[in-house]
Amino acid sequence: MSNPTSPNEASNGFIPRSGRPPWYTSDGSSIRDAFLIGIAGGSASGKTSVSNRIIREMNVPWVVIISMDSFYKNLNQEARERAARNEYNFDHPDAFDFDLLHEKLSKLKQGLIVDIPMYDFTTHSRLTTTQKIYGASVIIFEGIFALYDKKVFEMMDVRIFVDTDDDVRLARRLKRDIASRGRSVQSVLDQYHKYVKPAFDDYIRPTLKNADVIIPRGLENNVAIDLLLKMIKRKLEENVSFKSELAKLHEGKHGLPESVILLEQKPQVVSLMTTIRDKNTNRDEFIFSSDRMCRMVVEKALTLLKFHEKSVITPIGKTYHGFTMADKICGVSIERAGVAMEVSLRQVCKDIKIGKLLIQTDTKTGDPQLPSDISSRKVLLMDVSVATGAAAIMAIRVLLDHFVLEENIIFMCLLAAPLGLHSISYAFPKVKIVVSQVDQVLNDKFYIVPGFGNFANRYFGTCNNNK
Ligand SMILES: Nc1ncnc2c1ncn2[C@@H]1O[C@H](COP(=O)(O)OP(=O)(O)O)[C@@H](O)[C@H]1O
Ligand SMILES: Nc1ccn([C@@H]2O[C@H](COP(=O)(O)O)[C@@H](O)[C@H]2O)c(=O)n1
Repeated sequence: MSNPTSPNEASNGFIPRSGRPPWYTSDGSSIRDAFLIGIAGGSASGKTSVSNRIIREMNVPWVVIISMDSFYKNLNQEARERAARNEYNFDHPDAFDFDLLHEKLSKLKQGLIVDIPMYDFTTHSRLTTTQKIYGASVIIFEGIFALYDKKVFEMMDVRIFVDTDDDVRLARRLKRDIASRGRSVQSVLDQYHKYVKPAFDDYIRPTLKNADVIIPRGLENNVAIDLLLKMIKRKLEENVSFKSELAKLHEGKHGLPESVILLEQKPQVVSLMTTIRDKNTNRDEFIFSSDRMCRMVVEKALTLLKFHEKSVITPIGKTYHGFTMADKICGVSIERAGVAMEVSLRQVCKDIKIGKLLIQTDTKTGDPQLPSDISSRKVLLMDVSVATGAAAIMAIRVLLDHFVLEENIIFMCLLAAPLGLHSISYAFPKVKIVVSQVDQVLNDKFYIVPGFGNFANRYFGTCNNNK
């Protein structure tokens, strides 16, 4: 397992755990790989469309689609000129960098962070920017040669071939390549007859034998797609069932993990939380009470930091022996609701640097905006609530990938369910969690009960039904 190196690594022997595998089994002994689905088929057969449908229907966190296009070899000037004259065969296996593909998929399968190249069909070259992907729990890999290379397809948990007639594919390709890949009718037809069709017959169609499931006609074949979805769901349940893993983690656990610091339930705390939870609280009051509550959580989190002695001279010329904060700190909010906590953090820690993380549950995680020196700081990570703990775990993984030490992370939130707290502390026992209140129940939809509804909507006024 190779890790990206950190600037600290050589100097102080610290080896960063860069990207931990997505999930741990309930006894903590073995680590689960991500679930890899491969989708092959001819050009314009509907691979991307089927991938998107799977994502929509699956409803599990952190599914990513990786396209084979990202692994086209980077062409030199001479090859690019040939490509422009339609004299380069993009449908031959040699056009792809299978070693790079294997390396990236293996890392993703282990839950590691990867940089995926991005491809531009109009210039036939890779963009200078790459896309960062953080440990997904399900990876869909689609491309004409997805089931071609043994090392690659043997890694897959499900192998699919989308089998669509040649004439349908050509018609779709004409439309698509003219609309979005900068091609003319003539160039599409020339390329199709010269390279696309022969390569499909010689190299791509034969990979059908490596498939577990064949989907004739692609997306329009509802029967096949439904069967496929059922099969994937079943396999997922056996393999990376995120929800049941979490449930198992929580089984038989009483009380809160040691890493959790629950605010003392004084009337002051309870009354603020009562206002926040009340569906009849208007937006002004909601913001006011939330900001106050967040400040109390921040103040509690600051008690976990290091202070050193400092003496000052008072205005009447006397010496006072006190303390000043020793730790360098920064904040990181998990969008969207965590951003609401930034106001309070700034009120308590003047001029603090604050980064942002967008954790999405159904697609790629956005590029984080983090302070450049974050690895040398203690990080106050903010989100208003923890239900399953999934977003917090993902956010912590991103911080570790940026070489923040686990023990330097303090997670702050207003409301949490024990399941989520146990999950976070199980995955990252050194992360301290400061929380105002804990609700015991998570319902079937993984909402906290009684909860406080959609905090971000209520705080930012983005939904007027106050839910
Ligand atoms: N069942 C379908 N009916 C009509 N158009 C489709 C269908 N499936 C895909 N397409 C269209 O055909 C084109 C190619 O589909 P896509 O899923 O991108 O194929 P691939 O990824 O295999 O190249 C796209 O423009 C898509 O919108
Ligand atoms: N510079 C390039 C690279 C690839 N192609 C064509 O793309 C097809 C694969 O993409 P799909 O989305 O259709 O699977 C492949 O058939 C290549 O001919 C290209 O035209 N230019």
